[in-house]
Amino acid sequence: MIETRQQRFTESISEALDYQAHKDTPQLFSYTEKIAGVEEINPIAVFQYTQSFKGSRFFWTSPEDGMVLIGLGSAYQFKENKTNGDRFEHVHSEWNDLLKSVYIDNPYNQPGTGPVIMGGFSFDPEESSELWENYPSSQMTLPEYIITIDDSDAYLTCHIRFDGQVDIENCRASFTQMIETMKQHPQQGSKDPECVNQQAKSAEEWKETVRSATERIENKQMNKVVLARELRVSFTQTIPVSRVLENLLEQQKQSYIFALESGEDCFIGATPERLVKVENGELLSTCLAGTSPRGETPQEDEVLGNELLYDEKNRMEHAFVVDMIKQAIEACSDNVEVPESPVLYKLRNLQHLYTPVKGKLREGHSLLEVVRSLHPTPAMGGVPREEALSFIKEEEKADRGWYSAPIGWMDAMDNGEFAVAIRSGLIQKNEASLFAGCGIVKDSDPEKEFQETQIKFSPMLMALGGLQ
Ligand SMILES: C=C(O[C@@H]1C=C(C(=O)O)C=C[C@H]1O)C(=O)O
Ligand SMILES: [Mg+2]
Repeated sequence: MIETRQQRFTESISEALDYQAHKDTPQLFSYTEKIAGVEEINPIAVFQYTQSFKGSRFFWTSPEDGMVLIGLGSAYQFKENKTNGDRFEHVHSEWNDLLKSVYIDNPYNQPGTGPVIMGGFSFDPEESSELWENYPSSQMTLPEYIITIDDSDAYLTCHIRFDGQVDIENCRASFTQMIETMKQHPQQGSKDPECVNQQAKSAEEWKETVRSATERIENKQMNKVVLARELRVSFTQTIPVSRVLENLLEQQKQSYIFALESGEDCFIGATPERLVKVENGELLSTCLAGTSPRGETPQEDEVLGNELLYDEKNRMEHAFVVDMIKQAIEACSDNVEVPESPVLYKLRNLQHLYTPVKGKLREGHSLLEVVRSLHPTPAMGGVPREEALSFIKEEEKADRGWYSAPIGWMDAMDNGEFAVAIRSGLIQKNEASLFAGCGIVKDSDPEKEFQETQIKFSPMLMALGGLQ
């Protein structure tokens, strides 16, 4: 088994080198292998034992199919700041160009294996701030190593650039070493650091902004706008990212758990909100808006859930999202299916109104094109989009950065998934900047909306150990 594995790698990279010798494009080798013993692989341990890649790691799990994707290092990166054009289209066309020069050895037809780019985008490409200086308006990375785990199998993909001297033996040894690393046991015992301070901008000021939003809505200048606020939390020591990830995985089973390191920083979260997923041409998007707390008892929880389901204000917040997403998906898909009414989506700390949108992506349309047309949906921006976005720009006073923006991955077989990065925070040494927002409509009550943002901070606060 070991013999054949080593042989396959060596033969494949030798063939790729021969092939590339006749071309003059950027030269990349992409090699995938199925790894035996998926049950021995612990994603947190992988994170703990790959410190040498710290600063360029990507972690992703999806609640629905349990898929885990871990990207380590960077073999190639698409990165842009302050775009004067279409950042989604740029990534799409550069990715397709790059793929022409990649020698791919991937015998598996498994989404998320082979060449995969991972990363995300900022909420507003025209905004930049010191807080988010390590997170440009778009950043998608082709990692050196990719670990892909589904419920039955694990795969390891590596990417090697051919621009320097390539030592085949060395490459093969590193690949084998990475397989060993994947099977490490997690280290136990690291404690949550102690929270020493929580600081937010004045609650009154934020509620005042909500009031001016409802006034504009009453004056028919807009219908809905999403307003966010920031909570900065400080700890006694450097925040251990793998510990926070571990907590999120354990506590937020109905959410995507993601982390993206960039330089010294880590953007991390547990979002329930899918933007769009495409697998073998099948498209899935999600409308999520309208919120209520969970009850203390099953009875109370049911009462709160039913109130949410039939509450006019929340249904209105939700309907704006459904209308827009349905329209955007119909523009690029056939057989679009949208249920008549929402159902409840229950999370550990809160519950939402949820409507799935399904379709078949039409030939000639790409995942990133769908991301481009959806972002920001009225669950993050508002209606009409332009009015809401300029209100946010002028009045919100939170540095959104990558919060409430698309984060995810795409492979070379046109599969991929992007989530909306909410319930999230930016970790910088011993500080975390958390963000939470909510949809303001005609009947919004500033105090209730403020309380709603409070509960939306709890998943991250809990995982950081800052919620007693
Ligand atoms: C903006 C956030 O959440 C969004 C707003 C919601 C609402 O106002 O009801 C619900 C889900 C999300 O679409 C957030 O969590 O920060
Ligand atoms: Mg709401």
